[in-house]
Amino acid sequence: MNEKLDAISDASSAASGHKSEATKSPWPGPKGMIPVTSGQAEDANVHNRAYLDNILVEMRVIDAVKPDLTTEIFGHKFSSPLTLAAISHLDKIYQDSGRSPMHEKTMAAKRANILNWIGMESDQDYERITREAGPSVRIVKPFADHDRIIDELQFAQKLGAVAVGIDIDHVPGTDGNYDVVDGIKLGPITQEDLAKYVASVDIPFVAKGVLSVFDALKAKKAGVSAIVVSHHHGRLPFGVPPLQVLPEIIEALAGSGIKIFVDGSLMSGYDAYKALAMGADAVLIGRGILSELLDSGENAVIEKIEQMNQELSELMMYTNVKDTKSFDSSVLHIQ
Ligand SMILES: Cc1cc2nc3c(=O)[nH]c(=O)nc-3n(C[C@H](O)[C@H](O)[C@H](O)COP(=O)(O)O)c2cc1C
Repeated sequence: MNEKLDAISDASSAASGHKSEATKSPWPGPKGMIPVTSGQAEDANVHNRAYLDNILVEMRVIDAVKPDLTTEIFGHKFSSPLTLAAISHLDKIYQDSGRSPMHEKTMAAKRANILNWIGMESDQDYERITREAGPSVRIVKPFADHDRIIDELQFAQKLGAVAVGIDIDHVPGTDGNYDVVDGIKLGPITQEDLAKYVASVDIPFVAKGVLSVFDALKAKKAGVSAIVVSHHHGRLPFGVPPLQVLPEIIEALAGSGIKIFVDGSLMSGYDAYKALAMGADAVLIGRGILSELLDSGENAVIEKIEQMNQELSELMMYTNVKDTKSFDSSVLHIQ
């Protein structure tokens, strides 16, 4: 089992890419599973957790009622603002057992009626996922081969993707060069490139991996419909917690109509609440469902999402938030 988990670790080039041994892991799941935090100061996941835990919530319970979690994203109605993050390489883990965690994740999202994000998969696999569960968001890697990017974006559009995008935060590797994933070279993305990709499709385009006002404004100029504020589970050494830069990015994009999603160590509905209260339109959950997915599969993911929805609902009720359009950041106290 551990050997298999190491395979995923290598394949995702991996995790934060940091090679230090996992010494202390706040993440559940089997030891050796990536991307656990190294616990070292340069590991951005450590700072995510610390930042999240220092956001406290005041109570506004008079007149509060049980909230409605229904959320509209890109014109589609979902049961919750929780979405399942892109997690590639999943099937490498159980390739000999007949299990397909990618299929299980896909079916869990469908049954829970939450948005599913799909990352680095072949077009054939993406087609199969779409056939099984309907539309999702397709995130294409920043390949050095720009024609390949456009081909994958347009193929996803043809299959009816909810939106497409690029994880722009996956350009650098850990050797100070452009990253290489599964033997495929990645490369730089200029603002001009981004504008070209946006123009190559007629559906919403997402820049995934924005962690500054600087990039948010460039993405806006390129014409994106949405961004994900993220550092891709700590790819960036000493990365600032996405929630710490979220408010200034929201302010910089105010009035643009650009949807703002966020991820990064959101392990509970309470964590998700804090991101939503800050003003995110929806949140991506990656490692928060990973051990449930790998250990037990589809039903366990649905149960974890239900638990997170309950926690979200609990904090919404305590703070008088009646639906997902009514969050108010003034309930938050950052220590
Ligand atoms: C094993 C693994 C594979 C991932 N693959 C992709 C990918 O192909 N494309 C992508 O945009 N993000 C990918 N991600 C990043 C997640 O979508 C997400 O941004 C990140 O894990 C942060 O969320 P979390 O802290 O909830 O895990 C991957 C994450 C993991 C753990």
